[in-house]
Amino acid sequence: MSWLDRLTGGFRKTADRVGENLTGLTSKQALDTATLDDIEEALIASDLGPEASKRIREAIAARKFEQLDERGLREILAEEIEAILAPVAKPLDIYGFPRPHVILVIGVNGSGKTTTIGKLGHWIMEQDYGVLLAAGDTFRAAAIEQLKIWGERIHAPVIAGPEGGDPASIVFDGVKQATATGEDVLIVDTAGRLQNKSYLMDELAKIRRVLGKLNEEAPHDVILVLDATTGQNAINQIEVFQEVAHVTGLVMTKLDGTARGGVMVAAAEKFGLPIHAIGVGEGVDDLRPFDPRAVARAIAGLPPA
Ligand SMILES: Nc1nc2c(ncn2[C@@H]2O[C@H](COP(=O)(O)OP(=O)(O)OP(=O)(O)O)[C@@H](O)[C@H]2O)c(=O)[nH]1
Repeated sequence: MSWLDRLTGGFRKTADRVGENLTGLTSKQALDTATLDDIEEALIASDLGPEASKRIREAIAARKFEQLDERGLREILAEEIEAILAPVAKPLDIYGFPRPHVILVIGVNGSGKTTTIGKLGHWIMEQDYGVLLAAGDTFRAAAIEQLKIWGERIHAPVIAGPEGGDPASIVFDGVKQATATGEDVLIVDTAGRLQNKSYLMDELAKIRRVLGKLNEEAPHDVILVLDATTGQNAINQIEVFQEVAHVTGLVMTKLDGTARGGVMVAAAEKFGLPIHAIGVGEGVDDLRPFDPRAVARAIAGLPPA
């Protein structure tokens, strides 16, 4: 199956939800205010968020229709969703010097952080760059183990310390090791303890301080991993993580088979943070560059263009 087919398949539940919410609207003859209200509500119910839903409603209202047919409405919807997503589609730029390029990966436990690190490492290595993974989530032994398993799977070295160790010191050693062995990119796993905001903030600040001593520009990326299946909760997480860390971009995971993929549109409209990639499964190849047209069409329930 091509990745576009998988993407469309992954968004099927989201598209069904959008379609379900729009059912009945397309049999109407005119785009009166009540119909526009219904469309807006349908989009909100599909997790696109109030801001984006309003914007799409206004865009639809500004268009001239003879009659509202389902395919036409889906096409317009896809165009408007793409207009919201396109400005935030930014591939990760890991190509600058000096090396190593340092990526901090943050997110709550279970969001798919470790899996994303593995998939991201694989994506970078496929471009013939060397990757070192750093087990900065020292809070749980299982997290360290899981990162090691991913390291073996993608054939990337992993630098780790004991459970309860100091994440900043692992990151420091990570930069030194990558510099010595010539790895291009250092990807750092971090603990996602949002319950204790000030602790997390201190931990991230310390990592930054330590990194700054070795390279003023590091970390080059602070990527927040979000689980799309949590819908609106993903939006709340962006808000909170922006308070504790300087988030530079997002990866949205678990878009395969969730009905809540519309939340990507809400996130793009509300925060304008770059979306670097999307996760559509648990395999090494299941991190995909974010293609706004393909995603917009999949959400609207249309075949790839
Ligand atoms: N279907 C699907 N599952 C995913 C995806 N990404 C991660 N998962 C699964 O989600 C679960 C949590 O992923 P982890 O990578 O362990 O999440 P984490 O944020 O590192 O969580 P902790 O290890 O608890 O800190 C695992 O079972 C993954 O296999 C995805 O894109 N699609």
